[in-house]
Amino acid sequence: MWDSFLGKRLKGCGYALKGALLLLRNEASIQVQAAIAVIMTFAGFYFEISTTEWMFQIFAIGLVLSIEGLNTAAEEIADFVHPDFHNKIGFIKDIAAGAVFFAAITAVIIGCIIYIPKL
Ligand SMILES: Nc1ncnc2c1ncn2[C@@H]1O[C@H](COP(=O)(O)OP(=O)(O)OP(=O)(O)O)[C@@H](O)[C@H]1O
Repeated sequence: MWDSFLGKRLKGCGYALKGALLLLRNEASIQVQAAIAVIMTFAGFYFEISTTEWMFQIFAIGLVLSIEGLNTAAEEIADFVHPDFHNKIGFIKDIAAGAVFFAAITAVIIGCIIYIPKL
């Protein structure tokens, strides 16, 4: 029983990893966010930010990448169920993008709080 339970969970992790790689390989918005994450990681080492600052920075990076990934999923579903122009599809895509906006603003504010005093 445990074998099949653990096997299923491991398989699930495999699909999730595959999804993360698909996002990184195919989605321009995720690639841009990932590039910013790499730059911010170098900045973190350069400015020798504290453990707490690292935690907030890593949390902000994870938040933006996660919401951006969900936004991509929402766009894909919208295009799949209704490939033609429709006001409702536009609304769905706009609010999904709005969710990314909230995450991005949060990350920018965290970045400003960490780095502005160090400049
Ligand atoms: N099928 C549609 N019906 C109505 N409005 C749409 C539709 N597709 C896109 N839009 C509008 O255009 C905006 C941008 O859509 P979308 O993100 O799919 O385009 P894109 O610029 O090609 O994005 P990406 O480059 O991330 O694929 C949406 O937020 C929405 O306002």
